[in-house]
Amino acid sequence: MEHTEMVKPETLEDLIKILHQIFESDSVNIEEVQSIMESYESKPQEWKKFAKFDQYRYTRNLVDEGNGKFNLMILCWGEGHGSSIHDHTDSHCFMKLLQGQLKETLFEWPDSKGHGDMVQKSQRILQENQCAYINDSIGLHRVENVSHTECAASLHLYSPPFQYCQTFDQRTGHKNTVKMTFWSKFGKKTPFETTVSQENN
Ligand SMILES: N[C@@H](CS(=O)O)C(=O)O
Ligand SMILES: [Fe+2]
Repeated sequence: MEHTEMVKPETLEDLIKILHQIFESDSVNIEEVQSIMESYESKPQEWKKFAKFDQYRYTRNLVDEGNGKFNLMILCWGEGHGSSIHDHTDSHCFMKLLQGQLKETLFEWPDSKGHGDMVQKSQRILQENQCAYINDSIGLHRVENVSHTECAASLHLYSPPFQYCQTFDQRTGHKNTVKMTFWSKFGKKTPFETTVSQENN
């Protein structure tokens, strides 16, 4: 295994620079990415220009396109906002808490017939600065800000980038393919037309 010196990113900009270096290589070390993302200490003044909230649902805000190798985005979760149960389209998914807490519930893939309640595997509360990892072989998840008083923000890295995912009905296991859109890109709100689509929540 290649051994890279662990560097602590001092700023979000620094973190992005290090991620670009790591993803130049064709083989990605999951633990390395996870620990580098975790070691960045979230400072709201560095990311608040990307963090655009909506009253009704969680938003996806693109921060960096990672030279085509990954998408880095900030997800903004208002009180009580949550995602559907979904997959990650065969990509790596890293998810770091920038602010607040999020509940992550893991599910097994439904059997091919897709009937009956989906099987819940585990549940945990992700704390500020923690970085979680999931991919399709680990399973499916639902992410929720269960707080009624605090919003939450999380930094997600997906590699390779993807635009579609599958969402699942917890009661039946039936799935749908949905297009995922950005609420903003590089700090600028996306025009309304392109945000009209079925969303993952
Ligand atoms: N994977 C979801 C967010 S989450 O619930 O992990 C998304 O990109 O919208
Ligand atoms: Fe997810």
